[in-house]
Amino acid sequence: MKLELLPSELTAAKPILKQINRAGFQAYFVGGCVRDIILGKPIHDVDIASSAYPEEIKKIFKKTVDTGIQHGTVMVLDHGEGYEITTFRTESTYTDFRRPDQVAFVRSLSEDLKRRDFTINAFALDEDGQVIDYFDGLTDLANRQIRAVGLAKERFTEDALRMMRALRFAAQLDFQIEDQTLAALVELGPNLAKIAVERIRVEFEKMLQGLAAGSALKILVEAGLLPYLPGETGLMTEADVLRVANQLERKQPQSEQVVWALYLGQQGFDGPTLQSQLRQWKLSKEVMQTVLAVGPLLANVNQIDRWAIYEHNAYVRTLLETLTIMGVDQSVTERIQKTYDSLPIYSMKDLALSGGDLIAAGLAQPGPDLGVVLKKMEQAVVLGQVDNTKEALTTLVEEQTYGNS
Ligand SMILES: Nc1ccn([C@@H]2O[C@H](COP(=O)(O)OP(=O)(O)OP(=O)(O)O)[C@@H](O)[C@H]2O)c(=O)n1
Ligand SMILES: [Mg+2]
Repeated sequence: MKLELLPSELTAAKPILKQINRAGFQAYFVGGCVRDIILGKPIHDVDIASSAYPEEIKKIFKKTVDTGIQHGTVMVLDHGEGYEITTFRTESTYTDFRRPDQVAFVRSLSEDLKRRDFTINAFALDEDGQVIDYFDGLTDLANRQIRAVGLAKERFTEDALRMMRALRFAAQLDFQIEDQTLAALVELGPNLAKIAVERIRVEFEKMLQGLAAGSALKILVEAGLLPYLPGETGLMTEADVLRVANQLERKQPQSEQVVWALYLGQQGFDGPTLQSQLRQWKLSKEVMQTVLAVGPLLANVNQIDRWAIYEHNAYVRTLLETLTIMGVDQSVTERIQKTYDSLPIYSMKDLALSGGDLIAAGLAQPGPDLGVVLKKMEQAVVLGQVDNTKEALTTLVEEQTYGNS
């Protein structure tokens, strides 16, 4: 297969391949970018593989940075762009089913490609746009399937994360997982327990944001992988996860917050349990905060009144998107949106009468009382009992202070 039209990212990087070729070495585009071009999808990163060793690459180019020299990767700087060039390699020593702790550089492209995870990720593309496909990846693309390069058991033993990657690509591309690859995944699933949480999380999030997330999540459950994911074993039942799977199919959550609100937030865990689950997945502070705020509302939609919407207004987008994916009645989300839009203030800072104003007017003393007065004003304004104007608020506080109602 020859690609006539390359996306601009690759056209811009072509001179790099040419320069390496002219110096007497081979160089190819490899990995996900070739797969995505063939599929006509936008590409994320341009990876280049070469027969040249890192020291040789550094002699060919003026500006380079050692970004991962021990793995054979050098970054070449060209017209303000950085291109990672990795020497062809095989991975020699594997301990603990994680990534290898040693790599061996080789001069042969096929040696490099055959240690890659899936046939659709094992293409190479030369400077003329010729696709090199040693493992029938083009057939797998046409048949829409994820198939390991060579023996799936070997690929998954080299790096157990690849099992999550299989599910992630199946979800993103809406592909099936080929039988032998799936069988190996079922057999070696327990090795996932040895993989760093952060690496699993990245693949899991991409999977749940994929088009066919629901099908992939079902396969994950059927393959018996659930106990080997981060989080406390047994807290999330298969039924809980399958419910999420049904909600998610073809929905593609737009943010990580929504992913986690759906996956963990809606399960009705109490606060400390939810927090502990979020921690075990090593989520960012931002995601944790959002899910902790939104979770209790998802578990009880009737509880989402005007005050709750005000208090959680920073999370309303996540709340609405999550509820929509959960399939709650449209009248509920419409009501929340309307209420949110109609809020007279979005925080205490928006009150027309500030703490400073209250003190200056002699209506409150600095200290805890001031907080109480501000809270009363906030509630009255949010619930529409008083206008958010200096005059109306002054009257409200005076009435309450002097008790003349
Ligand atoms: N555990 C892994 C990770 C990566 N790879 C190889 O390294 C390439 C680049 O890896 P990565 O960027 O993680 O994946 P992509 O396939 O490029 O997917 P994405 O588009 O999400 O970056 C993959 O295509 C694959 O050939 C692999 O064999 N095994
Ligand atoms: Mg990539």
